[in-house]
Amino acid sequence: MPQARLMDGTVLARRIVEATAKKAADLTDRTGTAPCLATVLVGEDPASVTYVRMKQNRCRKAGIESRHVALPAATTTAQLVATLRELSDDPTVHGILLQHPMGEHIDERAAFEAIAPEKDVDGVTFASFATMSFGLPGFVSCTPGGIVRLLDEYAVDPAGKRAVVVGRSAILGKPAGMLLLARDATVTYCHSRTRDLSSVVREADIVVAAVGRPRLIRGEDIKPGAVVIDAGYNPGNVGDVDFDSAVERASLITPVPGGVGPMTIATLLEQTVDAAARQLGV
Ligand SMILES: Nc1nc2c(c(=O)[nH]1)N[C@@H](CN(C=O)c1ccc(C(=O)N[C@@H](CCC(=O)O)C(=O)O)cc1)CN2
Repeated sequence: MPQARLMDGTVLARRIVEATAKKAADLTDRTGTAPCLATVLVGEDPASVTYVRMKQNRCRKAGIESRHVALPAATTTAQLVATLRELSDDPTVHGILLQHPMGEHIDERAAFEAIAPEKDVDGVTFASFATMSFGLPGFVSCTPGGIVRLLDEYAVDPAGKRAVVVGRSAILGKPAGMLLLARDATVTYCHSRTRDLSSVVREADIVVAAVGRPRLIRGEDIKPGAVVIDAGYNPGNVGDVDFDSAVERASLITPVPGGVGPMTIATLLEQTVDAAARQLGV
């Protein structure tokens, strides 16, 4: 059986981070100010703690400062909104990342909208969603933005292709579909109410699995030759795609780990430096 080629997010992300580090150093030399990302975490979910730490470590290596705000799990929406507004008004902070998920009692949309659009380097506000959807310049959601970069890198042009996005979350599925639509793909969203998921996925030239259900998408669901993007984050670094069976059918596939994960952080760093450059007038 032919095996799919791997889409290597680690290598591409490294290249993006190296270029971003050079831009950060140049910006710091010219303005005397290093780009600064504020990370905000509500509660102590172990996976979120790890992701935020990874982001801070990569920032440090790329010459980006990070300022962390750790809030207790019992933080209310009003308190979180107040914190995000303060960071939005703080001229020493250029980008804001609110780690997701943040607890069911929190109004996630109210929190995201408290981030100033010019500091929305994670691409979570309505303003960013609108520019993303119209293919206009602006900040993209980091994982979807990373997915599109990977498609470009492997010369996959979505135009005219059938793309099936499994999942409709605000930070992943919805923006991924809009970015593909902006590139002229014919996009179908699947979700918990979709009937006969397998038969819909089997129509896809490009599958984006972004639902958070370990190995939900299996090889038999993949059209031979399709491009398979696994954006699932599940405990134990398991994706939403059953890699061993899907690799036999796809033409290109992202691994987990080493696929879209590293691209998420590379996009965040790149957008933070871009935001800082704009705010510092460079
Ligand atoms: N505000 C946000 N919240 C969340 C996002 C996001 O983009 N913005 N995405 C996910 C989790 N996430 C970042 O927050 C994330 C997950 C995984 C990785 C990653 O690089 N994973 C590596 C493996 C890491 C390891 O070895 O443990 C990989 O896939 O190779 C980066 C970012 C949910 N929340």
